[in-house]
Amino acid sequence: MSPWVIETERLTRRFGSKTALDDLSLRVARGGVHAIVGANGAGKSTLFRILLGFMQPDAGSASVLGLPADRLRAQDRGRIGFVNEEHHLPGWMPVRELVALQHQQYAARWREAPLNQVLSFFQVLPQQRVGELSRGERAGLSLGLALAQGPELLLLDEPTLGLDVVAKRAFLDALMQVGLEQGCTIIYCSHLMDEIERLAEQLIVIERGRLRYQCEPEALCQRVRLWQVEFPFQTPSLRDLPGLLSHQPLGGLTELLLLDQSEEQVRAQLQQRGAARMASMGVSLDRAINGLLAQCHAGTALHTEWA
Ligand SMILES: Nc1ncnc2c1ncn2[C@@H]1O[C@H](COP(=O)(O)OP(=O)(O)OP(=O)(O)O)[C@@H](O)[C@H]1O
Repeated sequence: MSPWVIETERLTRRFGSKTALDDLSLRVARGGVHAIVGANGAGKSTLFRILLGFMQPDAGSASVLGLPADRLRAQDRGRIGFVNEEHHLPGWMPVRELVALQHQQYAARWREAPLNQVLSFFQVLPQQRVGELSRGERAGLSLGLALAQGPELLLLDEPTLGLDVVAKRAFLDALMQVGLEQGCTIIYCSHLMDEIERLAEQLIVIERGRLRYQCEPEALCQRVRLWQVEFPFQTPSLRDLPGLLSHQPLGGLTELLLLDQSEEQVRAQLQQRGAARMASMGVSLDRAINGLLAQCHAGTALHTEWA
C-alpha cells in the first residue's frame, strides 16, 4: 500500500494564459488533518478537481489512495468524501430519501452512525426537505453524507464558508469527533486561520500553483519572528531585507515579519539601515501564515524555500 494518500508529480494545469497549477509536486502521508492554505487563485480548488478526477491536468500526474486520479472507478471514488462550500444537494428531496439514495450508492462501506451523529448535532430531521434547511444545516448534512460513505480520504474545500460562528463550531466539532474517529485522512482547505489553528497537524502552503511549504504548524511559527524597530530618522526602504514577509508602521515604530533569519543577522541588517532600537518576538500561527500569504500576494522572491 502506498504510504501517500495523495501524490502529485510536476502537476500542471493552465486556463488560457493563466497557470493554476505549476509543476506541483506534493506528497501527503496517510492519517491526520492536513490544511491547504494559499492566497485566492493559488490553485487549491483546481488541485481538488484533478484529485477527484473531475478535471485533467495539462502535464504531470496525480494519484489518490495509490490510484491514478484520472482513472478512478466509481468504487474508488466512494473511498473519497468531498465537501465544498456550495453543498450541492437536491433541494426538492426529503433528507430521508437523499440518505436512502446515498446508502444505496455506497452500500458496501455505508456507516449510519456518523451520519446520525452529525444530523442530530445539527438537528436535521429526516422529513425535512433539503431546500428548507439553513446553510449551516446543509453543511452538516453534506458532512454527514460524506462521513457515512466511510471515506479513507476526506477532501474539504472551504466547507464552512458563510456559516455563523455557532454553525462553524458545530461543523468542526462534528468533523473532529466523527471524522477522526473513523481514521480517515482529512485535507482541509480554508482561509480561516482559527480553523487551521484548531485542526491542522500539517500545513501545505501553495503559492501560484506551486508548493511553498509543507511542515507542522509549530515548525512554521518557529521560523517566523516579529520585529518592532524604531528608525529615529526616515524609515528606509526595507524591500531588500533578507527574509522579509511584510512590514507596516505601528505608532512611531515599524513592525517587520521575517522568515528564517538569525537575531544577529537581523540586528546587523537593521543597524546598517539606521535602526536605533529593536526587539523581536515569536508569532502565532495566524500571524505567520498571514505573513506568508501577504508575501505571496506581493510576489516578492523568497530568500529561503522549503518544500
Ligand atoms: N474553469 C476555469 N476557467 C478559467 N480559469 C480558471 C478556471 N478554474 C480556475 N481558474 C483560474 O485558475 C486559478 C486558480 O483557481 P482556483 O479556483 O484553483 O484557486 P483557489 O486557490 O481555489 O482560489 P480561492 O481561494 O479564491 O478559492 C485562478 O486564477 C482562476 O481564475
